[in-house]
Amino acid sequence: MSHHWGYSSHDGPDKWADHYPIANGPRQSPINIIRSQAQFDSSLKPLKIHYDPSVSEDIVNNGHSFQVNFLDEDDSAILTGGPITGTYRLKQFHFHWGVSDDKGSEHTIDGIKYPCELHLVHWNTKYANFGEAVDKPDGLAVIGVLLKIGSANPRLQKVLDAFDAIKARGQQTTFTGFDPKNLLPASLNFWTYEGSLTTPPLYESVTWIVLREPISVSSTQMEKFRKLLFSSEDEHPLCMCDNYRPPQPVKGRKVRANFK
Ligand SMILES: O[B-]1(O)OCc2ccccc21
Ligand SMILES: [Zn+2]
Repeated sequence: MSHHWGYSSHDGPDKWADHYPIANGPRQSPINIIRSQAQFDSSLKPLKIHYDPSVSEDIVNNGHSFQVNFLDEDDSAILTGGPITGTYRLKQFHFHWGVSDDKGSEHTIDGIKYPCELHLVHWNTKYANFGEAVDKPDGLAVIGVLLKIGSANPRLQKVLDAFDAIKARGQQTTFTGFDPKNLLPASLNFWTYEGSLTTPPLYESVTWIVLREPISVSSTQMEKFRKLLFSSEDEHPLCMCDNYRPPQPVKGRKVRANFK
C-alpha cells in the first residue's frame, strides 16, 4: 500500500528512502544544473508543444501540491521533438514552492534556488495510459519552468483565482479552457537529462526538459500559493509550502543543452 509521505522533518525528503529505496537510485531528480558543464548537443531537435485545444478538466489540492488535470483521451495536448522520440501527452501540471522567496524550486541553476517551479507532466503514448507509463524508463517527459520574482504574471491569475476553492487537501473544482502554453516563456531553450519523479514513488521514468528562461511571479502572487494547506478541512491547518525536494546526486549523468 502506498505509504504517507510529506515535506516535514518526520516524513520529508530525508525520510523517503525508508519506504521508497529508489530515493538513493542512480537517476534521481531534481539536480543542480551547472551551466558550464552542460553539453551543447546539435542533434537535439526543437521542442514542439501543441496544446490546442486546451482540454484542461479540473484543479485539485492533492495534499502535496495543487494540480491541473487534462483529458488525455486523444492527442489534443502533446509534446514531441526535443530529446524525446514519439509523442507524449499532457496529463497534468503542478508547482513546487517555498515558504519565502529565497527557495522553492526543485532544480537549481549554478546553485541558485528560485521561489517556485512549474512541472508540465507528459506520458509516452507508446504505453496505454499514464499509469502504465509512469514507471517505465522512457515513460514520462516533464517540462520544468522556473519562476523568478518580478512583476505580477497575469497568466497565473486564473490559477490563483481558483485557490479559494481548493484551499484544503482533497478539494477540487472545475478548471476548463485553460491553455498552459500561456505559462511558457518566450524561449524554448532547454537543458535535458534522465531523471525521476521528485515525489514518491520517485520512479526513474522522467526525461527532464528544464527551460532556461524563467517566467515571472510577484511576491504578492507567491503569498497566495502559501495560503494553500497540506491539511484537510477538518485537520489543524498546515501551510502548503516548502513542497520541494532538494537537488540529488548526479551520479555521472550528462546534462545536454540545445543552445550554446
Ligand atoms: O515528481 B513530480 O512532481 O515531478 C514529476 C512528476 C510526474 C508525475 C507526478 C509528479 C511528479
Ligand atoms: Zn513536480
